[in-house]
Amino acid sequence: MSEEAGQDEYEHHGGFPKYVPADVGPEFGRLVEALRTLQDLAVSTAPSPEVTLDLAERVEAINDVLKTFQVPEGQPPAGRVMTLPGRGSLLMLPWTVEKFDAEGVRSRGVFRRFHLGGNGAAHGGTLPLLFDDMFGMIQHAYGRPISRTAYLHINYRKITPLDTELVIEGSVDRVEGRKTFISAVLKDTEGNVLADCDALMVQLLKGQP
Ligand SMILES: CCCCCCCCCCCCCCCC(=O)SCCNC(=O)CCNC(=O)[C@H](O)C(C)(C)COP(=O)(O)OP(=O)(O)OC[C@H]1O[C@@H](n2cnc3c(N)ncnc32)[C@H](O)[C@@H]1OP(=O)(O)O
Repeated sequence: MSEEAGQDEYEHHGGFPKYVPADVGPEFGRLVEALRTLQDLAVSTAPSPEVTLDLAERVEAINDVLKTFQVPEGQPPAGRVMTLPGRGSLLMLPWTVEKFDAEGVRSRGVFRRFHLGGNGAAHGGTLPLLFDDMFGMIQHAYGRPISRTAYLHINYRKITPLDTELVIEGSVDRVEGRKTFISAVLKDTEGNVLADCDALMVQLLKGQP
């Protein structure tokens, strides 16, 4: 990744907190991966009522521990560890960034069982999440201030399979004042286009939410 990437002017970031990369040990990535596996299993298993009750109590006990460590937005490592799948965020697709500079961003990963929509394909709502987060990274890598997505237009070209390595790549098409026009393409490893998307991101004014 280029050193200049993302070195933009934070006073133009509206009401956003300043995000800086988080320094975490391997235990954090291990926890996030264990939680993702839990999500996979939560949507793909049918345990008995007794087992379900036992599991609910155990997960509630974990939540009680985590609640004591809550911090404000911008402070948890989730979303701020560039080397981890999904930057260590459970919300984001667990994909790994392999190119991040002003020329564009490329990321690779799989849709997992908990992304299932129907008949083995990824849920249609998970693709805009992948693209939107990608667009946030693209404009950050380009050096643009944090912006909000004004529109996002996605074309679903082919079924997006689960548990299959895929690649997403995109870049800034043009900048007009506060407006950044960005596009990206989702492909399989044979180069088949599964979806493409273009978006407008609008730079926030001072104090804009
Ligand atoms: C550790 C470090 C690692 C970090 C590494 C990763 C970094 C990762 C960063 C992630 C950063 C977060 C990224 C969040 C990205 C979301 O997903 S945000 C959530 C979804 N989006 C929203 O909620 C936005 C809601 N909408 C709004 O807030 C407002 O409508 C907007 C978009 C800010 C625009 O409102 P406004 O500021 O009043 O602007 P307005 O004057 O209406 O429009 C400005 C221009 O845009 C045009 N425009 C506005 N809307 C549209 C539209 N829908 N269609 C066409 N044109 C439009 C206008 O026509 C106008 O054009 P010009 O007349 O200037 O030519």
